[in-house]
Amino acid sequence: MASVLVVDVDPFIREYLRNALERTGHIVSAVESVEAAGMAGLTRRFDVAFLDANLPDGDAIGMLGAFRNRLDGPETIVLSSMADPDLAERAMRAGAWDFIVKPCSLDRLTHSLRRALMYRAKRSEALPPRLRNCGIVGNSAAIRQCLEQAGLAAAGRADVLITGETGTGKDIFARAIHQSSALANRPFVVVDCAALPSGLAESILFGHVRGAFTGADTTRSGLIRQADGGTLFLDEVGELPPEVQSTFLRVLQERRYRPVGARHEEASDFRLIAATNRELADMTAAGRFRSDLLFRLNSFVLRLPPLRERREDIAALAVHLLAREARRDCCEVKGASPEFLAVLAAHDWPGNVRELVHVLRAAILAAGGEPTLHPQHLPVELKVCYMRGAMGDAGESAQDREPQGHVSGQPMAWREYRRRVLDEAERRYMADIMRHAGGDARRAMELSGLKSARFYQLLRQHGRDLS
Ligand SMILES: Nc1ncnc2c1ncn2[C@@H]1O[C@H](COP(=O)(O)OP(=O)(O)OP(=O)(O)O)[C@@H](O)[C@H]1O
Repeated sequence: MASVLVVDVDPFIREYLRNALERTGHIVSAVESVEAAGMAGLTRRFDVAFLDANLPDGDAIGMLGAFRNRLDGPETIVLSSMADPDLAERAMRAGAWDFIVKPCSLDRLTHSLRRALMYRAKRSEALPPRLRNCGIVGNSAAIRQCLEQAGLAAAGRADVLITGETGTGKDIFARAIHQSSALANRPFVVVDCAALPSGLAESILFGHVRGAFTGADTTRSGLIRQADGGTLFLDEVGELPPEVQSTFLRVLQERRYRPVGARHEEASDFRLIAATNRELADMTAAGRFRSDLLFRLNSFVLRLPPLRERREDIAALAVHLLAREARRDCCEVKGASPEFLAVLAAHDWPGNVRELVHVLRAAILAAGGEPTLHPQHLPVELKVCYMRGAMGDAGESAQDREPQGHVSGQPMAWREYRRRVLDEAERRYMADIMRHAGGDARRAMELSGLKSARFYQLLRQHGRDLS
């Protein structure tokens, strides 16, 4: 069973194909225009599209190119009422699976559909490609999923939109996709849209010819030209000045642009990776970002999770970043004590990995010649946050905390009951001992009489919910 999109201006063909394909078990959506097909493609994923070559509201073959650009875009079978060899050639060059002249038999259509589905099934059996060594650290399920998606993006040529809060790694992921792609040896051109001066944005992007405006003493090429054959990385795309958004949309569609003051257009065959920490849909609703540009950018979206949603990555990131900082400063790598890592793990990191980098740099400076970092090298707010978490809700009565011997009135197995009681006792003990030691983990360990490995294991295990 496949998901099939039929795009045809003729209502008879739409209904005929829908009925015939639904009878053979496929799920069919039938629409009449380029615009409706675009909307359908936003909300659903299709395996195969039957596409009328002569749609009333736009270039069907151009849309075929956009389909192919999508990572999981459908295989496309073009239907034409004319046996036009030029049109057939354009369609095949744009990536069509087949070109069929109407009217034709149902057998001809279903045969082509079967072949396209067989090809698609084989293609999806291929293992997902991996990113080349790219310095991205993390083993949480969330980051592994991002790496897998980025690997897929690197294997194709689809335009990519990377979203995520500030400091989540949009830049490092964009570079990793480029470096793992077939364009790795070609330019990677960064445009910081937030830093484009509004009067000069077009000239910086598209270049200008001599005399185009006051001060244009020489002809200058723009960043779009520099990206020809490589990747254009549009950072903070939500900040793209409104007057440039519509021009840029055309550039994306045609991969052609006109330098300021020039008579003729020039071509630039770049792959676009855009990034944003803004909610572009909200900006579109508020009229600050063009909806058609958002639609064009939305073809393959990589969403990077905030650090607080993948705390298990914090220790590995800290160790990696300490080594990176040491390499950068040509000095010895500092170690991190378990308490230091526990404090890092308790923080919410609104600035994400970038904030972690800054905090580690400051800690390295604060530690001076000491080879190991401890909580005293961290900013006081982080320690306070950790202690608050560790002390928890002091007002809660011991009774409230009594381990439950029943779940919803049902008796539980002895083993499970024992595990819960022990777990609760450990947690309470750790909270008490830390309180007595005034939050000083080393002092708490001495008071407890536990060996350090066991003490820090308990601290790690219960550190976040010592309440
Ligand atoms: N998963 C990761 N592994 C290793 N380093 C990372 C990771 N994620 C981010 N970093 C590092 O954190 C810092 C910030 O990352 P980056 O610049 O890619 O974030 P960003 O999302 O583009 O930030 P902004 O929105 O502020 O531009 C960089 O030093 C980067 O190398």
